[in-house]
Amino acid sequence: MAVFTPVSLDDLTDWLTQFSLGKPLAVKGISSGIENSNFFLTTETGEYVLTIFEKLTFEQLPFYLELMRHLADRKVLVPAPVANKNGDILHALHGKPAAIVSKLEGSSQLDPQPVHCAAVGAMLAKMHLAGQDFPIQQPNLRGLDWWRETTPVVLPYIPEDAQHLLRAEIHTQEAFAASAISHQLPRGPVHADLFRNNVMFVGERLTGFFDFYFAGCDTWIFDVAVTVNDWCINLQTGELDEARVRALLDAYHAVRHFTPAEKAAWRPMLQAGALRFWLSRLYDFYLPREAEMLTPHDPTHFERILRERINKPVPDLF
Ligand SMILES: Nc1ncnc2c1ncn2[C@@H]1O[C@H](COP(=O)(O)OP(=O)(O)O)[C@@H](O)[C@H]1O
Ligand SMILES: N[C@@H](CCOP(=O)(O)O)C(=O)O
Repeated sequence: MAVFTPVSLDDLTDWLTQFSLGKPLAVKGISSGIENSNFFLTTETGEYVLTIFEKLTFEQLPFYLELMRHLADRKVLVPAPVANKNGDILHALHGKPAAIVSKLEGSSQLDPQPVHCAAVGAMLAKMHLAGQDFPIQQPNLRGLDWWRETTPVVLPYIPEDAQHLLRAEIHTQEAFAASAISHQLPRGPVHADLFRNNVMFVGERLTGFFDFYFAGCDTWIFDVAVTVNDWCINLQTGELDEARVRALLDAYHAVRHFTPAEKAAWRPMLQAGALRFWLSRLYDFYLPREAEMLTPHDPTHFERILRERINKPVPDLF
């Protein structure tokens, strides 16, 4: 169960008059979210997704919603926020921040083939380019500073060999962040959580990226690494699947050429992508939020991926 704030048709009758969406016809809670309360909303004008934000604040949300609007305006396939009659895209419902966005067609492709990975790579490159002139700055809130803060919190809970790995990787990432290569990496708004469950497909046709609520400004290559670490692996072992990696990277490169600095950064970024999700999963596993209702994701999955990226060859970026 993951509707934390219930919403009924009655609640929406007055509230929806601020939009030009007609009358509400149906509202149905979506059970699969873990961060927010999400609803499929049908009105006289079509189908939408209504989100009530449970943790993000009115101050934090403009970055995410304006980014989606910016990308949608530039034909990147993402949910478009729906503005009310005053042009506002951030609203309040039951005292919490809320937004309505367009509903993407299709469903997640949880067993991706090279053709799906290619579609994701091409759209990701298009998204990075389209975000270049986005005017709002917000750092990736799950970046190096957060890794540094979180490491000492989770260290006491994990076995000694994992402690060694975690300390060594933080050291590697700090050294990399201080390097000349790191400063040459192209950056801008990134999705930062582009897993299979955050992309919709109808068959082989990609219909959109969603769940932008971990987005922030970071290096584009970090975003590519996070994506490859989920889309292009053997889920049991964490090993990279060469055919899917090639399909995703080549399709990305065809839209935006990777740079020599990105090529040099590729392995450390794959490690960084694994570290980021190992840490968040460790945190959620050992320090679950009060009244947490969901089974936390398995942290050892990303520990395995991190060891793989450190110890095994990785395919060249281009
Ligand atoms: N714009 C959208 N179009 C279609 N379905 C969506 C959209 N946004 C969310 N969903 C559906 O809602 C589910 C939960 O959304 P998600 O953003 O992942 O929630 P959370 O951030 O709470 O984890 C998704 O798995 C998807 O099925
Ligand atoms: N992708 C992350 C968890 C973030 O959850 P999401 O449902 O909001 O994408 C992970 O797998 O650890």
